[in-house]
Amino acid sequence: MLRLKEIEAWYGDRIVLNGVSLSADEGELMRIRGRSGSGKSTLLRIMSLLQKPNVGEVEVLGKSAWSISEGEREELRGKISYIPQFLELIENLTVLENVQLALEVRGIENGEDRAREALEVLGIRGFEERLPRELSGGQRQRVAIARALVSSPKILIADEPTSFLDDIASSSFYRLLEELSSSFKMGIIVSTTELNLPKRSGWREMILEKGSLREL
Ligand SMILES: Nc1ncnc2c1ncn2[C@@H]1O[C@H](COP(=O)(O)OP(=O)(O)OP(=O)(O)O)[C@@H](O)[C@H]1O
Repeated sequence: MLRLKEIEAWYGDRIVLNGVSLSADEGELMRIRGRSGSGKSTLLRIMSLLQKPNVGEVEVLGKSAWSISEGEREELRGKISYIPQFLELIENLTVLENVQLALEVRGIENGEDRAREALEVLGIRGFEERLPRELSGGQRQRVAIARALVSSPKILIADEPTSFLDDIASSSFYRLLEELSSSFKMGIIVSTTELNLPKRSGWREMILEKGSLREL
């Protein structure tokens, strides 16, 4: 589903990723731990094809993503949903409109039914007409996931999705991801700064340290 080969990334003279290789299978659940500033967001943006690595190869669904045309790359990007660390809901659109927009930008018209269904899957029925500021942090998170899911991606990548959640909410959030992954055969990759979390069954646990990624 996703392969990284000897990825290097740097900003100016600061090397952030230094030879990261990884192979994630279809439908795999993966959690990447790393301290703040270790390069998790850089790695996740590279996986989502939002950032080109300085060195190395990114292969998504069998295609080498930076050796193909921009049009083909755009098509690949359409199969990956990325949820950034700071949720970017559009504040003057309703919850429903926020989710529908994800379909519209992909050229899918009249996506209201699909958007409502995605909100229902995420357990936020009844909030469709609210504005994002009228939601709790956890509810905003769910809207962001609904928006990421509505386009039926093969891969969902979420940057520190549990950073605003308490332990109970965080654990039900992981259960939700597990259900979504098995219902939709979707690979999921999340990052966290919590280095000492207990391992979670069904998840491949990795740690990003000093520019290298290794299995825990
Ligand atoms: N656009 C940029 N220009 C310059 N330096 C950057 C840029 N983006 C990230 N960095 C630097 O690269 C390093 C890794 O940043 P990154 O955001 O990938 O880490 P992170 O592990 O996601 O951190 P956090 O958990 O705090 O979000 C940091 O030292 C950061 O300051």
